[in-house]
Amino acid sequence: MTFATTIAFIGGGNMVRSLVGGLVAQGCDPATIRVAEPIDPVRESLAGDFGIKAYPTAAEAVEGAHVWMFAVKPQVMRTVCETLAPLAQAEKPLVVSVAAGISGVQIEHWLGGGLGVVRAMPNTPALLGAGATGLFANANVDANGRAVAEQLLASTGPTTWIGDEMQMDAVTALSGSGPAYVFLLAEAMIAAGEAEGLPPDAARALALQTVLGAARMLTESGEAPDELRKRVTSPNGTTQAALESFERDGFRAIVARAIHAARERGRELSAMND
Ligand SMILES: NC(=O)C1=CN([C@@H]2O[C@H](COP(=O)(O)OP(=O)(O)OC[C@H]3O[C@@H](n4cnc5c(N)ncnc54)[C@H](O)[C@@H]3O)[C@@H](O)[C@H]2O)C=CC1
Ligand SMILES: O=C(O)[C@@H]1CCC=N1
Repeated sequence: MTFATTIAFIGGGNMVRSLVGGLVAQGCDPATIRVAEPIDPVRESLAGDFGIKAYPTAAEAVEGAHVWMFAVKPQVMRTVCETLAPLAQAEKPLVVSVAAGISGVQIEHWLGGGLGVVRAMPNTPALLGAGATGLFANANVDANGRAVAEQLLASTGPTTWIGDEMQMDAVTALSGSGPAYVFLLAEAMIAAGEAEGLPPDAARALALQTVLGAARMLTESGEAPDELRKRVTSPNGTTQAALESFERDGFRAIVARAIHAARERGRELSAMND
């Protein structure tokens, strides 16, 4: 897959490494990708690993680019946008932002108004083309802008358009942060396996393959998660003992509270950066 569109990423951190890696792996021409990243080794490693153009400042990277993809921390979005506002008004790019909690209204206002802004919430499995992305477009984004944003993110995995921007904090809490929840579960399973006497290497290999196999069954079998769970659970067997322990300890409520905390943090980030 190739893009005629030139895209400039502003920020070259973890998320951009995943996005650029996903794009290049899908056949996007590295010559159409630019990154602005002030930290020398981070910038040089992105340029070296992917063959893209990398610049120390955002102004250099965005000039003439069709899409400006903001991927700096939410706390610096305002300053970065306001610095680029005169250039944005001159060039009228399609703006895409992955910053958690920062609204399209805020971004458009900081950039001087009158711009199409797409909020995208990807996640780090984008690096493997296995990402999940929620997208929201403001009223200034036309059908072509939506198609460009969708094509950009779709090369890193499936995309889902969200009709109500208020729901983007829930998307962030579920799928944006979600890989970390699975990684935490894997860490806990490995530690528990070791605590039960397994050698560390064996605990790790068995836990990781179990997560992979379960994820594939969830996505490839067409069966609902509860049905797959029931098939593992022999009456009065070992799984039932574990699941009853999870339920007694409030596993579902723990997950719900964690995702709620993430959503609330998204709202706080929006309010504190207004
Ligand atoms: N890490 C993740 O899984 C996800 C992150 N996001 C969002 O992506 C954004 C970036 O997150 P990460 O990549 O994890 O953070 P990060 O801290 O790894 O990357 C941010 C990068 O921006 C650079 N930067 C700072 N000021 C800059 C400027 N003025 N111009 C250009 N670059 C500048 C920093 O040097 C840093 O390398 C955040 O807004 C976050 O909410 C969204 C979805 C998932
Ligand atoms: O932790 C964060 O704030 C970002 C947004 C989603 C994943 N990482």
